[in-house]
Parts: sequence; C-alpha cells; structure tokens
Amino acid sequence: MVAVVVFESMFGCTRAVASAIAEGMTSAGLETVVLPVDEALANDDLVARARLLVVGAPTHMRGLSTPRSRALARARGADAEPGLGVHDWLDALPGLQGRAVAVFDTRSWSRFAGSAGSRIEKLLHRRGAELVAPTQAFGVEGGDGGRATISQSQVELARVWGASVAAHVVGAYA
Ligand SMILES: Cc1cc2nc3c(=O)[nH]c(=O)nc-3n(C[C@H](O)[C@H](O)[C@H](O)COP(=O)(O)O)c2cc1C
Repeated sequence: MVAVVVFESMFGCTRAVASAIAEGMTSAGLETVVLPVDEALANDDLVARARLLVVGAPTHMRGLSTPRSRALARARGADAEPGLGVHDWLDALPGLQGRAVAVFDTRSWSRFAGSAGSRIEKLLHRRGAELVAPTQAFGVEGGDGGRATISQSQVELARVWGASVAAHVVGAYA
C-alpha cells in the first residue's frame, strides 16, 4: 500500500512539513512518497495508484498561491522558482471519485491568515475525493514580511499528524 504527499513550497516550510508528515505516515506502516507539484505531474501513475493522497501548500493572499504571489515570494527571497502551484496540479488531475485524501497548509499565526487548506479541500471535494481527517494548519514565523521559517515543534506536530492520518487508513484496510 503506497501513499503520496504532494506539496508546493517557496521558502521550504511546507517542504519540511511534507517530509515530516511522510515520516510519520511511514512510521505508522504506510509506505509514503513525497513529491513537489512538478514531480507529481510527471508521476501521474504513482499518484493514480496511491491509497491515500495528502496535499499541502503555503497560504498566499488568504488562499492558494497564484503565479503572481509565487513571483512575489521569489522577489522576497524565496529559493524556489515560481513554477507550478497545487492549483495547477489539481486542475490537470483526472477525477478523484472516492479517493482518500487529507489536506494541510502552512500560514502565519494571524487571525486574518486565511487558509490554502480550505481552498484545496473544496477543490478535492468537487472532484469526488473523500477527506479522511480534518485539515491541519502549521504555523510559520516571519511569513508576512518575507522569508518564512518553521519551528521544530511544528515539524514534530507534522510527524504526529502524518502518523495519525496513516493509522486511520491502515486501520480501514486491515
Ligand atoms: C505573496 C505572499 C502572500 C502571503 N499571504 C499570506 C496570507 O494571506 N496568510 C498567511 O497566513 N500567510 C501568508 N503568507 C505567508 C506564507 O503563508 C508563508 O510564506 C508560507 O507558509 C511559507 O511556506 P513555504 O516556505 O513552504 O513557502 C504569504 C506569503 C507570500 C510570499
């Protein structure tokens, strides 16, 4: 049984969270592959075979990133190329009827942060996917002004969340 975690990341926070989630999932008995969006596009067979699909993105402008917001992140010092976002990948994905999915995002701690996760949730729901866990947010530091960083405690939370999501799926197929 294989699971796939698909993410986008400009400053590396969502990448770190995605890796920790995958570690947690693997520790719970679910072999897990982590793919940035562009690699997910190139590995559509792997994505199609996955028992569980976990999707995550940074919150930009209170929702999912756009080419403009990714270019802004780049201008603010992000290492990643503005490339593709989760929205582009979801648009290119065939139907997900009955597929088990879980969603996460990264965002600032602000009350007005908005949520990339709720947007992903809506898009997945529209394609017929079934959410197996409540969407989880991970807080970043310094995100508003530019270069964002993520604390070890949030990375540890990601590991625990990944393990709990995987346990749910492994249990359902036991
Ligand atoms: C253009 C831009 C817009 C952003 N808008 C928001 C926002 O509306 N709400 C929020 O909580 N964080 C916002 N942020 C902070 C990002 O959420 C933060 O950079 C991201 O979580 C870091 O993840 P990454 O390292 O994977 O890119 C924004 C960042 C950028 C660059």
